[in-house]
Amino acid sequence: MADVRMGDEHGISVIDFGAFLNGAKKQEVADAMLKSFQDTGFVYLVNHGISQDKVQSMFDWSKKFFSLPQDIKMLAPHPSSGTHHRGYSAPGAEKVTQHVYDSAELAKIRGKAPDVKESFESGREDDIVQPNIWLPEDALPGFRNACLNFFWTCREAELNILKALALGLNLPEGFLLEYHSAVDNQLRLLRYPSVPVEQLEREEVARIGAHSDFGSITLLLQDDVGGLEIEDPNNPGTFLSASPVEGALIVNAGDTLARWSNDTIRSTIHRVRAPPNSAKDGVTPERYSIPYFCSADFSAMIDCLPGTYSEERPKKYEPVTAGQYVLYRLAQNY
Ligand SMILES: O=C(O)CCC(=O)C(=O)O
Ligand SMILES: [Fe+2]
Repeated sequence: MADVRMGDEHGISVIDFGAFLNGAKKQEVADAMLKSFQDTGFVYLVNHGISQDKVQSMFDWSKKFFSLPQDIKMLAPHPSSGTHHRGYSAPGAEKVTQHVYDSAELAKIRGKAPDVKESFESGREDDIVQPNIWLPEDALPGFRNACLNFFWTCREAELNILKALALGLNLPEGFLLEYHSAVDNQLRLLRYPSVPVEQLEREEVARIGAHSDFGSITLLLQDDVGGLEIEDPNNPGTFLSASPVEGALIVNAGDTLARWSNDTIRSTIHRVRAPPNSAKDGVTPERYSIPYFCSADFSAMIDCLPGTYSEERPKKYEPVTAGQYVLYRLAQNY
């Protein structure tokens, strides 16, 4: 395992995924990746197959989009409904919460520390359940195509990662692909404006509050600013920084996968704060990130995966469809 694992960032393994893609060390990569998911719920993959040019180009489009005047961005408004996740959300529109379902409690949390981020979400173009919401083409020519192309680029990476994950779980390589055939995925462009560090630390504002993701896996690209933190698995309540690693894709497991794996894989709580070493009296730099949320097919029945339960470790969860589960969790965020 030594040479596919290139090191770690605060305990999160950095893995050379190229050795899976070229077939040289498939099982070693799969094992190392699974171990990192079990230990921390996160992994860094380098040589992940998405070219740096494509990544850079998507960040450039994201900057162009968010630089548009507010009234133009509002031509593609994210619906207020909690079940249609497409289009533009202005700063403060979304407040991520963790397992809070009481509406009075939710209102209190939202009022307290709004998430000062803005986002644009898109999916596959033929999704009739959550149709895309685009700007008029002439507002930012080429943007729509860029999002759609990048969506499918990430889809390819997802398939490879799911193959490795299945191998790590000692399942046939294609096992998880069958549950991810509908491509109910979501590409999200995120911009975190600069905010005073002190306000972040006093929790008067949040960038993205502590939460876990809902789906099976999330592919996350971040710029070089930093600020992403994950809860320390060995020390709940404290956070470790998941610093940017050049050229790496972060992959984290979501709640669906944790449940599916009978909690052998962690869905780790994470948040975005000030990057380490920001001056106390200063403001954070703005930050861009691009998560790609992968969901199991909404119709897929999520029952504990073979090998994750036994007589000593019985199934902890009832079977549920991925759709029921994800939509239930998503609806809490708006
Ligand atoms: O911006 C980031 O690095 C994290 C974003 C995130 O956790 C999310 O959108 O669920
Ligand atoms: Fe997240």
